[in-house]
Amino acid sequence: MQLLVQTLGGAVEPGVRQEYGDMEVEVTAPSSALYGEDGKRQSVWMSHGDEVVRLPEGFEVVARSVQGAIAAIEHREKRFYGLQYHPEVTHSPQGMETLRHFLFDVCGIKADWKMQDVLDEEIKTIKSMVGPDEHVICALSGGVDSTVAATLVHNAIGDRLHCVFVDNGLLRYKEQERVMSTFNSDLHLPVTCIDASEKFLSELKGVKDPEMKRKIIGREFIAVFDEFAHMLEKKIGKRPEYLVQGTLYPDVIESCPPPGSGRTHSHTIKSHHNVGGLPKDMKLKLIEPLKLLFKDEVRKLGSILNVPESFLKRHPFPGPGLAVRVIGDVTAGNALEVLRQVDEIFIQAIKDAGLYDEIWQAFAVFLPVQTVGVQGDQRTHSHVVALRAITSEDGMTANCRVPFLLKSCQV
Ligand SMILES: Nc1ncnc2c1ncn2[C@@H]1O[C@H](COP(=O)(O)OP(=O)(O)OP(=O)(O)O)[C@@H](O)[C@H]1O
Repeated sequence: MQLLVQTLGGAVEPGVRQEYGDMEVEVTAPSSALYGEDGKRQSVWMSHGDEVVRLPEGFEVVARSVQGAIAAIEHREKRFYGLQYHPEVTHSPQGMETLRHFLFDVCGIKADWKMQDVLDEEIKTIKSMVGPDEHVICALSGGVDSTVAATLVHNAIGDRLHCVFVDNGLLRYKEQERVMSTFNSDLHLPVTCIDASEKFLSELKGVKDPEMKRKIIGREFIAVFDEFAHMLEKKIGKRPEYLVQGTLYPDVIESCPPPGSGRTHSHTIKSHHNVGGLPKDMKLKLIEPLKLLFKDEVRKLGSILNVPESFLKRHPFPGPGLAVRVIGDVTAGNALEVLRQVDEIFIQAIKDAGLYDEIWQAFAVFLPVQTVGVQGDQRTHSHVVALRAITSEDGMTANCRVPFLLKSCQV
């Protein structure tokens, strides 16, 4: 909406009433094609600091927030529409209805998009991209995304796909053993495990800035994949040219604009190691079949591909692992060890309480402060961790679950 207004001669300014999160909006022009017969007052998800203060010629206000900010506009004759809020997220309960009105009533398109078509299209693209005797590496983390991506690419090129799982020293308690044994028992794809923990941890020594950590981790991952390509070249006589990653659309959105691009229209939330953290001189060419999908869509695609539930239901775990869950230097003291144990106890308690599938993601964070406590009869002055658990549909918006309701979480 802001781009539309700015481009067509209206004005957008830093807002006096910045609106974030749940907000009620009042539909002031109920005859608008955007809302049809839908409720005059609806709850929506806002996330804006700037606001529209003057409309371009021919536009009218269709909805306002209860605070008075312009929330929806239209130009009836030209059929231009703009929304200030996010109709696409589940926190805007009637948002899908509004999008339906726009797509079907205003644009006149048909609802014929199917997940199976995405699969067919991606398999076709990969087959045409990768020559008949070329080999491909897949970076497999044990998470939903890379497992679905690997299965999809395996469908397209079969045994010319070579999966690699990297132990970067930042994994959770017994993660390497657990992931490798589930790959063997449930996935039936050959996976090579490379232990690069020493290198990752020595590169991260003394680094406190999370962006810097992500860039180092992105660079080190690629170095391991290059080394793996070299190993394969010696074994099969041909160097793999492509790297499959389970990159999702939110990774791309949050990493934009690409670092160093000089573009300023959107903020970099964080440089995902697999997008904004990639080195500039990377040789491997990327295959990212899930790049335009959200997590809930990837789970649907995974079930079409018969990926086992044990993978599809896993909580997301970031590639940079515990490095981004330790605030500060990840190599200092016993931060990683403490965090591993806390995470294990927390996740186990969530499982014991039967809440694992209901919660979208749960994790512990190691804070760079110490506090006073009592253990036995003695004073302690020790680490503090934060526990967080959220529910979400697609990872774009979330609600916080209160973890201390867990009865069995005893340390
Ligand atoms: N330990 C790892 N070994 C090999 N590749 C990895 C590893 N961690 C991450 N990757 C690669 O980086 C990509 C992005 O990682 P990210 O953590 O965002 O997602 P994910 O691990 O695939 O899935 P999820 O978010 O569901 O845990 C992965 O899809 C995978 O291709």
